[in-house]
Amino acid sequence: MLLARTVEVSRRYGETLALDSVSLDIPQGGVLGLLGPNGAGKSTLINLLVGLRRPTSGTVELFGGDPRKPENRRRIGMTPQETGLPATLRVRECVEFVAQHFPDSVPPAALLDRFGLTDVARRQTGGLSGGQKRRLAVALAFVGKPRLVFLDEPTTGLDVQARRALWDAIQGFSQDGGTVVLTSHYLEEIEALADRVVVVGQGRILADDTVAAIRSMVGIHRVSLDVADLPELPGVVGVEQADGRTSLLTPDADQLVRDLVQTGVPFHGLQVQPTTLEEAFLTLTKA
Ligand SMILES: Nc1ncnc2c1ncn2[C@@H]1O[C@H](COP(=O)(O)OP(=O)(O)OP(=O)(O)O)[C@@H](O)[C@H]1O
Repeated sequence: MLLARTVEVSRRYGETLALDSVSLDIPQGGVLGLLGPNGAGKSTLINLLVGLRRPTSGTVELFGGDPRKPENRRRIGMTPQETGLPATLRVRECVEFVAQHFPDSVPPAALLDRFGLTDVARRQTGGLSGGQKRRLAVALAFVGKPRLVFLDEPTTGLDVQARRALWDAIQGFSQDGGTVVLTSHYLEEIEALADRVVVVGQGRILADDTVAAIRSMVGIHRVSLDVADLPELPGVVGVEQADGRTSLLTPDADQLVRDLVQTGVPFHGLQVQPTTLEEAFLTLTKA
C-alpha cells in the first residue's frame, strides 16, 4: 500500500530548480532515508509531500489524496529542519497543545518518557538546551499517532547519547508498524535506521537502493598521514595535500592501509576518518 508518492514533480524557486522531475513511491512500513549534500532538494521534497509547498509541475499524493487537505495531513507527523517552540510553554504543555489537534494521541507521559524528556516536563521550552529542544521538536511529530512521519535532519546538534536515544525511539515506532521518511547528512544515521536509501543530488534522484549498496557508492574514507614520497596506490579516488599532511580518499581504507604498509615507505601520524557526505559526493563526481 502506498502512503505517499510524487510523480514527475518539479519545483522551482525563481531561477533555482530545486527538484527536477522526481518520482518517488513511499509504501507502508520501514524507514526511508533521504541522503544528499546541502541544497540537493531533500527538504523541498519533504515540504511537497507534507503539503507545505506546491509543486511547480507534477503530482504529489498523500494517502491517495491532496497533501494540503487536513484529513490527509492529520495522519502524518513532521519535524522540519528548524522549529520554533513557544518559549513560555512548558514541555508538557507543548505536548498537550499539539495533542489537541488530533483525534487520538499518545499519552503525554508516555511520549516524554520515550524521548527522554520526563525530567524536563515542567520546564519552559525557552529554558531547554539546544539538544532538548530538538528532542522535543522530534517528539511532537509522534504525538498524534501518525502512520507516516517525516523527520528533516532529526538529530542535528545532538550529542552521541541523545542521538542514540532518538534512534531507539524512531526504531520503536518503525517496529510498531509506523513508516518514517528522514533526511540526514550522517551516513552512520542512515545506516542505523534506514532500510531504503534515496540519494538526492541537484534536484534529482541519483540512486534508490539498500543501505549496503549506497554505502559502497558514497562510503569514502580519508586516510591522512605524514609521508615524504608516496608511490601510487590502488583504490585511491582522490589525493589532497594540506599543512604538510597527505590525505588519500578511498572506499576501502582497510585495504589501503594494508597496501601502504606493504610499500615499506616510512610514514607516521596515520589517521582514518569517514568523509562527510559532501566530500564523498564531490569525490565521486570528480572521479
Ligand atoms: N524558499 C526558498 N526560496 C528560494 N530558494 C530555495 C528555497 N528553498 C530552497 N531553495 C533552494 O532550493 C534548493 C534545494 O534546497 P533544499 O532546502 O530542498 O535542499 P536540502 O537538500 O534540504 O539541503 P540541506 O541539506 O542544506 O538542508 C537549494 O538550491 C535552495 O537554495
